[in-house]
Amino acid sequence: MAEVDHLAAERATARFDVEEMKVAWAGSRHAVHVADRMARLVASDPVFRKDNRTMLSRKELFKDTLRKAAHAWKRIVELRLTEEEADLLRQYVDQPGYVDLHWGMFVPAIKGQGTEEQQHKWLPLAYKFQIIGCYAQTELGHGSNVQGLETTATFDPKTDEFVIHSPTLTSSKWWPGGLGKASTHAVVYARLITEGKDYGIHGFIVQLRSLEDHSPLPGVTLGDIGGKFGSGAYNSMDNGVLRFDHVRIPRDQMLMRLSQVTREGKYVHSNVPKQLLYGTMVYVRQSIVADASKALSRAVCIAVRYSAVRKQFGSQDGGPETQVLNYKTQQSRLFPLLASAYAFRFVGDWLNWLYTDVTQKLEAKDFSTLQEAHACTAGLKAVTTSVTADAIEECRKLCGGHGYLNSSGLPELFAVYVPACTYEGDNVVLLLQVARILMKTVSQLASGKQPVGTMAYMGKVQYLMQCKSAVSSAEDWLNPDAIQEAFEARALRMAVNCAQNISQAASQEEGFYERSPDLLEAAVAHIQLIIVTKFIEKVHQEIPGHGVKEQLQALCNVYALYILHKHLGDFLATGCITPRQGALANEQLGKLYAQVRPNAVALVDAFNYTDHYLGSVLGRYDGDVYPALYEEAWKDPLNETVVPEGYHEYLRPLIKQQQLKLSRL
Ligand SMILES: CCCCCCCC/C=C\CCCCCCCCC/C=C/C(=O)SCCNC(=O)CCNC(=O)[C@H](O)C(C)(C)COP(=O)(O)OP(=O)(O)OC[C@H]1O[C@@H](n2cnc3c(N)ncnc32)[C@H](O)[C@@H]1OP(=O)(O)O
Ligand SMILES: Cc1cc2nc3c(=O)[nH]c(=O)nc-3n(C[C@H](O)[C@H](O)[C@H](O)COP(=O)(O)OP(=O)(O)OC[C@H]3O[C@@H](n4cnc5c(N)ncnc54)[C@H](O)[C@@H]3O)c2cc1C
Repeated sequence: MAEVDHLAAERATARFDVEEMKVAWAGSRHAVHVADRMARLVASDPVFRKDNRTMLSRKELFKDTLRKAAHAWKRIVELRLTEEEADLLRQYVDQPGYVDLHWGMFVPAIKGQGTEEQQHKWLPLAYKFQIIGCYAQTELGHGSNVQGLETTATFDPKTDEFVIHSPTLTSSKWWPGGLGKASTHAVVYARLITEGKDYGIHGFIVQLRSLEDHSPLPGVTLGDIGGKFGSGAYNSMDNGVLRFDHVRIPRDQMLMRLSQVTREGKYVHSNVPKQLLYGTMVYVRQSIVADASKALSRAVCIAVRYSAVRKQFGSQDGGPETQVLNYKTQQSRLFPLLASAYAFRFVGDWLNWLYTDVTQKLEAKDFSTLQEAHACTAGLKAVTTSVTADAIEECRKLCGGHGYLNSSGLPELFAVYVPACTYEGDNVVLLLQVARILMKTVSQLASGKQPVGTMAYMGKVQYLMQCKSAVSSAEDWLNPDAIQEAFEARALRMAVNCAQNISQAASQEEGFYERSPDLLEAAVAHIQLIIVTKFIEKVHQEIPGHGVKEQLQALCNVYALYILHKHLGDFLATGCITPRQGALANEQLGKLYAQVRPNAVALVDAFNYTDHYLGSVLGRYDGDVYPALYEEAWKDPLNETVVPEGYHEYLRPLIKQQQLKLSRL
C-alpha cells in the first residue's frame, strides 16, 4: 500500500463500503480473494515486469512473451494452481501470446467438436503442453464469410487419409494467433470433399511442426504475418500465415462429433444443427464480453485517478487550482464510461450464465436456445468491444497530454484492445446477424408465435407500439419501469420500422441489403436494451454492504440515461418519448453525476487492480503522479546518453554549417 496517499481525501468522501463493492464487482468474496492473490503473485515476480515493453524490438518482445509464458506455466505447476487460479495468473501477466489461443480456442475446439475418443487422445497432450495448438480458420481471401473458405480436405479412401491443400494464394491461412512461430498443431477449418462431393467447412487437427526441432513438416509453409498497430501491444503475438501442399493426415484427425466420414468415405451428419461447428466462436465471443469490462475498467481507473490529481485553472488569486474531475464536462465524458464498465461486467456475468445454460441444454440434445446464444454473444461482443475501444481513446484524451505518453499505459491498452472490434467476427457482420434474428422474430409475431428469452419483450408488440412515456419530472427517470419501457419501445419500434421497409422491397434479401444501415441501429438498440435490463435486474438483487446498492443504482441510472441522451434521435423519431422528456432525462443525468463525484475514486478502487496490472504512472493507487512521470522519462533509451547518437553525423555538421554561413555575413 502507498506510504503517501495523494488520493486520501477522495477516498474519505466515499459514501459506501469499498471492500463490499469489490465483492459485488468480482462476483463473490472467494473471487476477490483469488484475484487478489494471483495479481500480487504476478506483480511481485520480476520475470513479469512489463514497464519496458514498448521499448523492445519485435524479436525481443516475442522472446519475452515466450519467457513469460514458460515462467507462468512453471509457477502454475510448482504452486499446483487450480484452473481458476491459472487463468487469472495468465490474465494478470497481461501480454498476448500463443497460450491465449492454445487454451482459449484450440482446447475448446477439440472439446466442442471432438468425439470422446478424440478428446481422450488430444486433450491430455494439450493440457500438459506436450503439443501447442492454435485455431486456423481465417484465410487471406476470406475471414467474415466462413462458408467462403477455400482450403480443402479431400478424403483418400486408398490410404484412409485426408489430403489438406491450399489451392490458391487467397486460401493461405492468415491471422491465426500462435501460428506464426509457436504452435506445433492447429485446428484447421477446410472444405471436406469425399466421393467427389464438397460437404462444406469442417475442423481437422493438423500437426504443423516437428515435436523434435520445431521445423515445419513436409508440405507445410508457415511464418509470421508481420508487425501490427502500435508499439508493444499485440506485437507480442505471432499471428501467422500457413499454406499446405497436399499434406496428409489420418482420417481420425477430422473432428467428428458433429459429422463423420466412414472408412469407405461416406459422409454422415449427426442429427444436430450445423451451426454447432461455430461453437468455439460463440464461446470466445462470450469471453470477450467479460474481457471488455476489464479493459474498460482499467482505462477508467487510470482516467478517474488522474483526473482527481490533475489541477487546472480556477484560481484568480494564487489559491489552489481546480481538480479537473470537478469540471462538469470531464464528469459527463468520464462517468458514463465508469457506469459502462459496471454495466458490461454484470451483463458479462449474465452472458456467462446463459452460455453455461445453453451448453447444458445442448448436451441434452435440446437445441432450442442456440439462436438466443448466438444473438446475445454476437451482439454483446459487438457493442461492448466497440464502446470499449472508443472509451479507451476517450480516457486518453481525458488525461490530456500525459495520456499520450506510453507510460500512461493508455496507448498500449488501446492498441492491444482495438482489434477486438474485428477478431472473433467483425462487429458490423455480427450486428447484422442480430438484425436477421430480429427480423425473423418480427415476422413471426403475426403468426402469434411468442418470442422468448431476450426477445420476449417483442411479444408485447400491441402495447409497445403505441405506449407513451409517463415521465413528467426529472426524478421520474429514476423509476426503472420508466427506463425499461422507453428502451423496449425504442428497440421494438426500430425493428418493426425496418421490417416494414424491407417488406416493401422487391425481395427480402434486397430489402435487407438496402436497409442494412438502419438494421445495424436496430440491433444496437436491442443489445443496449439487454445491457440496461441486466443492470436493472442486478440492482434489484440483494446486495450487501453499506451504500453499495445505492451506488450501483446510481450507476445503472447513469448508464441508461446516458444511452438515452446519446441516442435521443432514436427515442424521439420513434415517438417513445417527447423532447421535453428527453430534456428531463438530461437534467437527471446531471444530478446523477453530482452524486457519483464524491464516490468516483472509490468506485474505481473497487476494481481492485494492482499498479502492475494497470501499468500506468497516471493511474497509480497513491496518486503520486508527477515524480513517477519524471522518473519514467529518464528510463527511455534515448536518455541513455546525454549527447544523442547521430549528433556527430547529422546535428553538428548542420549547426556548424549554419554558423559558418552566419559568420560570412
Ligand atoms: C491470457 C491467457 C488466458 C488463456 C485463456 C483465454 C481464454 C479466453 C479468455 C478471454 C478472452 C478474452 C480475449 C480473447 C482473446 C482472443 C484472441 C483473438 C483470437 C481471434 C480469433 C478469431 O478471430 S477466430 C475467427 C473468427 N471468425 C469469425 O468470427 C467469422 C465470422 N463469421 C461467421 O461467424 C459466419 O460466417 C457468419 C455468422 C457471419 C455467417 O454464417 P453462415 O453460416 O455463412 O450464414 P448465415 O446464413 O448467416 O447463418 C446460417 C444460420 O446459422 C445461424 N448462425 C450463424 N452463426 C451461428 C453461431 N455461431 N451459433 C449458432 N447459430 C449461428 C444463423 O443465425 C443462421 O440461422 P438461420 O437464419 O438459418 O436460422
Ligand atoms: C488481432 C487479430 C487476431 C486474429 N486471430 C485469429 C485467429 O486466431 N484465428 C483465426 O482464424 N482468425 C483470426 N483473426 C481473423 C479475424 O477473425 C478476421 O479478421 C475477422 O473475422 C474479420 O474478417 P475479415 O478480416 O475477413 O474482414 P472483412 O470481412 O474483409 O471486413 C472488411 C470490411 O467489410 C465489412 N463487411 C464484410 N462483410 C460484410 C457484410 N456481409 N455486410 C456488411 N459489411 C461487411 C466489414 O464490416 C469491414 O468493414 C484475427 C484477426 C485479428 C485482427
